[in-house]
Amino acid sequence: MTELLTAAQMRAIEQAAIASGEVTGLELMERAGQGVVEAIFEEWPEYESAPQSVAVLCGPGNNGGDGFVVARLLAGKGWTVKVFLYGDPDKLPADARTNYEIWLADNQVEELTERAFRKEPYSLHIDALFGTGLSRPLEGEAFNVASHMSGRNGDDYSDSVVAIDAPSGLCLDSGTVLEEAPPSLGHPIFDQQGQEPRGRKPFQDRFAALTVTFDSPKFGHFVNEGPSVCGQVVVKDIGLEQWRVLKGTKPGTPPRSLRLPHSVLLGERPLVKDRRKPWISRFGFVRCKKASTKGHKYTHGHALVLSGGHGKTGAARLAARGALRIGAGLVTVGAPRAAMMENACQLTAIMLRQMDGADELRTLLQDSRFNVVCLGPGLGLAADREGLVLEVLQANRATVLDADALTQFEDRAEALFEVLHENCVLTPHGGEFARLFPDLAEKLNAPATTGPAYSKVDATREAAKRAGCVVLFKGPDTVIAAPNGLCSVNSAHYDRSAPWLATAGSGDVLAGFITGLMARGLDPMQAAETAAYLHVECALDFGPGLIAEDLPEQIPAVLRRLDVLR
Ligand SMILES: NC(=O)C1=CN([C@@H]2O[C@H](COP(=O)(O)OP(=O)(O)OC[C@H]3O[C@@H](n4cnc5c(N)ncnc54)[C@H](OP(=O)(O)O)[C@@H]3O)[C@@H](O)[C@H]2O)[C@@H](O)CC1
Ligand SMILES: [K+]
Repeated sequence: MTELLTAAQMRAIEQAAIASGEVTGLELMERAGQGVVEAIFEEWPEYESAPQSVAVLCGPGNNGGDGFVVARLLAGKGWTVKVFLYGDPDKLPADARTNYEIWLADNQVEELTERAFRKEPYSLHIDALFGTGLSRPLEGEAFNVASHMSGRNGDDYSDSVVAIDAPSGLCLDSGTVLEEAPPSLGHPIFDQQGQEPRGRKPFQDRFAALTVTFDSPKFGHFVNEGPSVCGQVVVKDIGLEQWRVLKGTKPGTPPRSLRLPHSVLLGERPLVKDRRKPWISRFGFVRCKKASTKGHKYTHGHALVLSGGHGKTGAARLAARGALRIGAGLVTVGAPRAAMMENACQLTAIMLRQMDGADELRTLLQDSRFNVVCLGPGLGLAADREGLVLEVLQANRATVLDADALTQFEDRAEALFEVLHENCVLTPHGGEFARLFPDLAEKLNAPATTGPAYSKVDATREAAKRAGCVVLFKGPDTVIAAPNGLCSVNSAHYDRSAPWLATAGSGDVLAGFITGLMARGLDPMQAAETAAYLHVECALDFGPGLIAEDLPEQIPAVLRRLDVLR
């Protein structure tokens, strides 16, 4: 299982380890530096036998301390090493200071200025300015040099930048690049246009080729701008496992300093193959395998997907197809009279029932075999649609609310929250999220001027708590949270990058996948996590050229490959 940590959780784990007396901060710093050097040679194996020139940029904290270790280790391998320090050496924390002095015994340290930095070319640049301790935007020479390295000032060194823990400037909790409060809107480089209506344009420049972090990835590597700026992320073990597991972040055993509930990163391919890993049962895969031995269509539930009106029926059919493919026993599309013919012409394995208005829906739901309802895709925003949503929620079934079922409650979200129950999943994209949770969206879009900044993870957790049900906040960094704070990130970045998944109707299929899994008996969190994960796997297997219709059709091959949900 891959746990995602906040900077505070990482610090608490480190402190627990040091307090145990079994390891010192200096030893951890040495291991961190060794991890960085290892990662460099894994990335550039040709450098092992051909020492290079390197600039190591050290900051005023322990991130800088790691930099001094890297400098020493590379110099020991014959590299030509130039060390720059940003900040007052007298104020370095103890371990960083020790490594600074060790370096200084035989070498020199130059004050970091853009001018000094630009004097010579280097094969590699180590960004050890700031890591988990970043508390405000970069300023002065640190800003100038970081901007210079990442190409924001014209040149672009990012192919040769190795960032320790984070590219400096990136907040590791929120995945946001911290910035000064804007004189107008957004970061200065975007101000010229002055056209951003709210918030600012996200950074898409890559700041580093490689980011080496320790023990566990942090949220910021996977959400918001993190994946754009980090290059690729390598996690190096520095021997903190036992403090993480025993004292750490498992539900039920958090020390006081680790208040956040357990959070995981979905989608580690190698782990999926190992069915003994405990997190797989959290996904429900194990449970489904057992159920399947004596399962048939009636034990895999019956999903009802509500269709929009004439000419707006495709989205519901996509969701229905997704639900059926992922294993719901039966799927019925409920359509208004005017849309019956259109649906009938295009449905075969999926059943069709006429359903006009809330009264007929109530009658339909008297059939208790409908164990899950999905509504929203293509539903429309006519006044009577709200009645359908309320009817379904009052029927107290497992319910997936997407698209128009959410937009319907813009400016009146409280009316929805009152009737939502714990067996619901909301699947908003950014716009729908802002309609239901305008204050949270506002916080999320505000320029991040101090760290740790408010994140998509914070927003989704707050939303789930407020709604009283699971919220799946879509995006390439999908965040899924339950009202009790459990949280997962399904990242479609790095080796799971699938930009072609952003295609019309792909969200409708995702709603269908969740619906199908809930029909099969998975609880809302399990269903949302598993569906989000499989959705990306389908896109990865299919590849570019994908359209939404392809996603459900890819499910059999994905399930076969992963050997799950039999
Ligand atoms: N945890 C672990 O297990 C391990 C951690 N290790 C390493 O330690 C790193 C964390 O170290 P850290 O806590 O000292 O934080 P770091 O990022 O170096 O900076 C803090 C300093 O910067 C300052 N400062 C902040 N923002 C600023 C700005 N914009 N401009 C100017 N100054 C700014 C801040 O000042 P303050 O906010 O207090 O005013 C403070 O002085 C971590 O990323 C990893 O690399 C490994 O060695 C071993 C295992
Ligand atoms: K750094």
